[in-house]
Amino acid sequence: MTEYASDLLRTLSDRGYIHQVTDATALDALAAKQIVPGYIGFDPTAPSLHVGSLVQIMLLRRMQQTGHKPIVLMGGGTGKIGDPSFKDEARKLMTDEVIAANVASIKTVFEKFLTFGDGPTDAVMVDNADWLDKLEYIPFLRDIGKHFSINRMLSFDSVKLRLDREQSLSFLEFNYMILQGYDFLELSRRAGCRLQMGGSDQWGNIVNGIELSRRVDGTEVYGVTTPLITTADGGKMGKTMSGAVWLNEDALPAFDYWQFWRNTDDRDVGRFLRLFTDLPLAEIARLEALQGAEINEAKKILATEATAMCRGRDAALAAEETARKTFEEGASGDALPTLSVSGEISVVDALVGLGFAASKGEARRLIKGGGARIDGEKVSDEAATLTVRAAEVRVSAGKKHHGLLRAE
Ligand SMILES: Nc1ncnc2c1ncn2[C@@H]1O[C@H](COP(=O)(O)OP(=O)(O)OP(=O)(O)O)[C@@H](O)[C@H]1O
Ligand SMILES: N[C@@H](Cc1ccc(O)cc1)C(=O)O
Repeated sequence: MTEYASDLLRTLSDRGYIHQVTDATALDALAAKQIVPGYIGFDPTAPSLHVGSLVQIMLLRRMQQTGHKPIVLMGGGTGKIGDPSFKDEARKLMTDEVIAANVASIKTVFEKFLTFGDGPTDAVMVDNADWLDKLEYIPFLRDIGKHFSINRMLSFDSVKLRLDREQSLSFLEFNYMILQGYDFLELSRRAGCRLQMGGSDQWGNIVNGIELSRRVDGTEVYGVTTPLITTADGGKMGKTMSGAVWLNEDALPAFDYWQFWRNTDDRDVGRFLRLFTDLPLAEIARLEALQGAEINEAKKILATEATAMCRGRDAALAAEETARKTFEEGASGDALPTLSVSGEISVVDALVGLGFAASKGEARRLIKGGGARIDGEKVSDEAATLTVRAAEVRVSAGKKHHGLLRAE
């Protein structure tokens, strides 16, 4: 597909991870020649990362698979500021205790995707609180701050939009870019780090680190960003009507995680198989070409492979079996109640229409009590609506009652 010389860039490009690269030719030559230590930072904004960050975690995995060294950076320091990139308003400040608890909880997921250790391509984990917490204001401004031009900082899209809309951007948040830039410099010094990766929203922060490393140390470092993954219906991946799809087991049961992948839109199956599973590209091309009802087989493979990676194969197979029992054994004999819907319907109306609630009030109570699920995901908003398109939508009331919504 591409003419990259390094396994790293070839793999990233062929599997759909690349949005922008700062100097693809130089990075490709470097990766073809030596082990490249590369990092991605994760701010501890919640006790678990969600599926949106999975693209980034998989990037680190691809680095390791192609013979390079992944560095996972926990944003114990930057989490105290909050990244303003493309955010409409400042994040709520977290206490040190909450940040520490979130870091401890987020950390656990990386062991599922990466091999940690002391070897040359083993993954390592660092926390930027280790150096950011110790910075002294005046020396930092003199040594690092002098290299940043405010004019240039204001030109990055990540903050420009907020300024254009005349929404407030605090001085605290404005410093975020400098601190993330400093992280890259620090990691290039401590760990020989040459590459920073992240979602496309991280471009400004990454470029600042590259320019800083060049100015202060004369080191050439590189950046790669991934596209922001959206689902075929335009939504940002990772968020559903009932909230985020969490990676940690205690935040989302394996069955619901499996079900999230099983509900992938037909148009996303190939792309998601390339990004989120280790299946070979030829096998993915075959699965992607499946049509009609057969595409459901590809979705099950996607669900089981993605779940096996994050939750273990036993949990993935158990989820697959539960889904089969719940939906297929009943559904194939048309034993499940079915409702034909044209376009949008409220969850309340769906529950009543399927006979799971005698009245709208009862349906609302069911939702309030946490008993209503759409495609395996708990609905917490009593006013939630859903759109029924090509794929069937599964509605559940409690553990035992399941029904289907079909497009008219
Ligand atoms: N759909 C996605 N595709 C690719 N990368 C993503 C996606 N969602 C999030 N990310 C990456 O993960 C990082 C954390 O994302 P983000 O800050 O949006 O998550 P969040 O803290 O849950 O915030 P929000 O609730 O506003 O989405 C981002 O820097 C981004 O690069
Ligand atoms: N700013 C990144 C997290 C991050 C933090 C520190 C870094 O050095 C790098 C990245 C985010 O919001 O996702």
